[in-house]
Amino acid sequence: MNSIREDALYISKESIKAVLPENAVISALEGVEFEGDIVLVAIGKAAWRMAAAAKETLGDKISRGVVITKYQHSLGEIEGLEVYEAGHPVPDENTLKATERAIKLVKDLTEKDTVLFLVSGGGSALFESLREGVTLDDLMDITQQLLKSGANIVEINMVRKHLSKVKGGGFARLVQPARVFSLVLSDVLGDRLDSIASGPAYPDSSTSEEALQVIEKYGIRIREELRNILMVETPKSLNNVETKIIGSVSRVCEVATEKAKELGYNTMILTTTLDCEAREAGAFLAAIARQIYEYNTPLKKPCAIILGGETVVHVKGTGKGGRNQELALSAAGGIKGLKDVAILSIGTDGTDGPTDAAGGIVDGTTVKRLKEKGLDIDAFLNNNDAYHALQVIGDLIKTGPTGTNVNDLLLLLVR
Ligand SMILES: Nc1ncnc2c1ncn2[C@@H]1O[C@H](COP(=O)(O)OP(=O)(O)O)[C@@H](O)[C@H]1O
Ligand SMILES: O=C(O)[C@@H](CO)OP(=O)(O)O
Ligand SMILES: [Mg+2]
Repeated sequence: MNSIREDALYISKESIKAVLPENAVISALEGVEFEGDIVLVAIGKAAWRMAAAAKETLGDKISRGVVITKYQHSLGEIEGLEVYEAGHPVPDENTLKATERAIKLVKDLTEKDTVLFLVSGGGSALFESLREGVTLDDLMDITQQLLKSGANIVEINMVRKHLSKVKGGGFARLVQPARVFSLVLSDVLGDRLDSIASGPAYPDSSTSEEALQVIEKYGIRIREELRNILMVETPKSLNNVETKIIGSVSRVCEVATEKAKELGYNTMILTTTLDCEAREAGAFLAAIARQIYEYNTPLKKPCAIILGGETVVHVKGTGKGGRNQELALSAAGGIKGLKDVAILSIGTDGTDGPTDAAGGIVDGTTVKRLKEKGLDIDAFLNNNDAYHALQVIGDLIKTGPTGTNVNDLLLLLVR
């Protein structure tokens, strides 16, 4: 019989494999009629796989295109398309250059033509053309501050949209009079289309006022001049876009349920919209684990509790980690000594925070194994250094970039 850790790792691996975007792109394009030129623009961490699938389906009907993904996320050349890599989560020079190229390709299209726009999370950092008066240094600095502030992605993107020419519907406006046919892989809770990759081809529901409120709420330092630039509104309606969501965290949770059932676990999807502080989620999951362990409720053992979402971290320390690693490490204390309990937390994109790990997996022996090395969980948590704690004891999960991006998957297994 496999260990409980092996089961958890198996379920997460198979679930992520099932939500790779190829099949979803192919079936979304089935039966769609395109009249004139098709220009492909793919952005985000899943851009390469989405573009390759579209190219396979439509072949030469795609006249040209640009793929912009994160460093190490391209799997090579795609015939007839230009493939670029750029900075994420903080944009860089290559972000601007590649976006410039995409804009050039969609200029001068007619109302008969279509931009096939393939969108996945990560697009905010990878696709950018700045408003007059905003510099790349401004954007890098503001992005860095926002990422550490504890602001959620919807809030972060309200600010990014109001500094940009392509976010918040701006790209669709640039493409006019051509139409935009957009396939979206969602990595935002509630599948908010104007937040995923900052919605370049979706009417923006956020306002300048709200962007400024985010700046105030989280104490983000910006140049005075930028306040006026933020006050220019994004498009609130667009008449040239059609959008389909082709994957989300709900789907990965459903697959995890199927896989866990196959292994004999009773299952429950507890939520697909987890959005609290990572370490609170970890402590809470540990409490549920103890409940099941002691009282066999709310599910009977063997059981798998499945969650999806995206927690936040107020990064105050100087250590290395990500929200999934921090969540896992903070859960370890609460399940100390329990046999056959495992808690796993993983980013489906394969990278958690600025690290080479996808997440972490802990069990009832994690605390003991750390103690044997003379290490104390709290010290690591206080320094936001979950990576190094989990690394020493082999509790990191490393997958490499997966080619998809549908938020985070959490598993609690008890048997
Ligand atoms: N040392 C750290 N410990 C925990 N979380 C961190 C640390 N450094 C950065 N983070 C978190 O990682 C987030 C970025 O993670 P990333 O996996 O790139 O996000 P996404 O998958 O949503 O693009 C930041 O918003 C920040 O909250
Ligand atoms: O691009 C973005 O705005 C977000 C959400 O879609 O993705 P990520 O958190 O992966 O950077
Ligand atoms: Mg995210």
